[in-house]
Amino acid sequence: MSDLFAGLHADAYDRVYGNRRLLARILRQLRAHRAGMVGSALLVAGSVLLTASVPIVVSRLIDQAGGGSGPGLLLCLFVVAAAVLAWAMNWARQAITARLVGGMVYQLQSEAADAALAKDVAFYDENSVGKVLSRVTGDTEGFGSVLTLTLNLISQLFLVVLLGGVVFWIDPGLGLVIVAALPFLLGTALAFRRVARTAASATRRVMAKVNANVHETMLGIAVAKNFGREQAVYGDFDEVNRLSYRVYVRQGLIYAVILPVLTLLAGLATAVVLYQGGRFAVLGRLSAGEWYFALQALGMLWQPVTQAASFWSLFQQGLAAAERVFALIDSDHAVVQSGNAPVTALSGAVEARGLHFRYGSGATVFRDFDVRLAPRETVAVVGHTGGGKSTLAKLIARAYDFQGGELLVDGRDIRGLDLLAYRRRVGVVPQHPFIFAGTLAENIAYGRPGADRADVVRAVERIGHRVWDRSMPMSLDDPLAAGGQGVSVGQRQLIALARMFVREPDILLLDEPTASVDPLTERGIQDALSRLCADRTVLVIAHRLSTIRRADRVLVLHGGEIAEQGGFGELLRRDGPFAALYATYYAHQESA
Ligand SMILES: Nc1ncnc2c1ncn2[C@@H]1O[C@H](COP(=O)(O)OP(=O)(O)OP(=O)(O)O)[C@@H](O)[C@H]1O
Repeated sequence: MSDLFAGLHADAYDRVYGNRRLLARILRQLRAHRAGMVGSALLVAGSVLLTASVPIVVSRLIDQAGGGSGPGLLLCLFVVAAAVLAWAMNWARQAITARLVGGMVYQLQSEAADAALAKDVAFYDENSVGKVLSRVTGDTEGFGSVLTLTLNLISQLFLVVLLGGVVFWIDPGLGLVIVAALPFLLGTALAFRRVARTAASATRRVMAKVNANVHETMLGIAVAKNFGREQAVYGDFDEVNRLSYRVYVRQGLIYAVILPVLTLLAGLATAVVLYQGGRFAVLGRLSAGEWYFALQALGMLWQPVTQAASFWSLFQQGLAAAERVFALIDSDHAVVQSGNAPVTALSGAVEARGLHFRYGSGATVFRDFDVRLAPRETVAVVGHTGGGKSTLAKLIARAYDFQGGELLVDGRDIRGLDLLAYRRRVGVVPQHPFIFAGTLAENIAYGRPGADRADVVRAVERIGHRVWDRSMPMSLDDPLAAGGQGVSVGQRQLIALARMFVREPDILLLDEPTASVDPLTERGIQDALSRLCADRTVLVIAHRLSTIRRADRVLVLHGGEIAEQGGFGELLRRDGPFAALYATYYAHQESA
């Protein structure tokens, strides 16, 4: 079973708070809900007092009846009124608690979602979307359950102390009998808790395994079908599913033992109190009412005591969930600006001087790297895979921070610029542009906040109606599915270019898709690209020969260094690294 524990190590964003800091952080989170908490605490106190008062009053009633004076009507009314009031208070407490906890979870979820949105791209490299999602949803709810649990436990402990105190006050000897029974109950519950916790965590892990397996299968379903590997995939799933079956059965069997044993112990304790109390009553040391009260008190006591045993592990799980959410909210940004100088229009000069960069603790990508992009220059970056082409674009987009050297934009340190304003002047077209759920027009308008229909129509015109109308059968008002199901590679590229026409960035970073489209669409895309690249600085990770030909300069990146640079014709004539690349990758495109 040890493999179930694999991969559950804490990572960079699971900041460990330490108990004291975590408690302080939780209290800070709760501060905004002070009034609700005080209200809830008062109702807890009220409902516990009323709940406890019923057996006390009934025991008095029994004694009065025994004394021949008959149950007083007033006392009867009191019992009924107390029960109704206790019920009402309990209801109010539950309602207030539900509102309180719901409000806190809502607030925490909003903060976590805000934090997740504000994170840098680097954060998502290290944290899968599924993991962030579970922090924003599951872990915030875990925090809510801790609050509910704590409030319930406080009310039950209050009841235990109150009832126990009254029993001791009536007869310390009987009190001792009850107290003597508690360690057995608590000890057994604690022992079971240990077993139950192991079973529960194995169940959680195996469920995570099943989910991961299904997730992976669904993601790779097309590949599995292409290779006819469905049976092997099913085999893998069947294996984890069988494991999950065994773990579930084991958990069920363990739980099936726990409750009856605890009930048996509580029954034995009740029998002892029944016997001892009866003896005391016969000896005249205890009245019949007091005997009744002691039995009632024991009945009310044993449930909170056994619940308190399981409380700690649930509480710890909740605390761990809360810590994960706070770690998400409080973690530092990977990209840190040293200033926030205003950025309006940029002329688009970009210069790296002695740049050092590596991803997290990975290998260094750039060491003492120099490069210069002149304003309005189009630079095509080529090179073998892993050479650092995308990384260079990401650094200019300020998706990552670099560890040494300088990156200047218009002669200004990129770290000193207002990040939001800078990013507004930069346009990024990834290899696989993302399509959001919404109409085609909305997807294009996404290029710039506040863009309207006229901007969208203008962008389509700048792409050119010939290529647009031929390639896009849908109208601007047609809805597209999230993720772009049913939108082809060429159509995605056109949408991404239209977004950039709406955005009008000063610096354009473009990662050309490797997938080819039909020659007519290709031609149309190239024309649109030429129009887009005019009047701005462009760094294009080029896969198309036509793009390389059109560029002002070609930059060959190998192993994080510039192997060669210059104009297309010039580089070909030099017969160096570019000529070799050309022969391998691009020459065949000449004939296409
Ligand atoms: N998110 C990341 N975390 C860690 N290492 C990374 C990350 N992204 C890239 N790398 C590493 O950095 C180096 C440069 O990668 P980069 O993506 O910039 O290369 P590239 O030239 O764009 O390659 P390709 O043409 O395949 O896209 C590679 O060794 C790669 O493994």
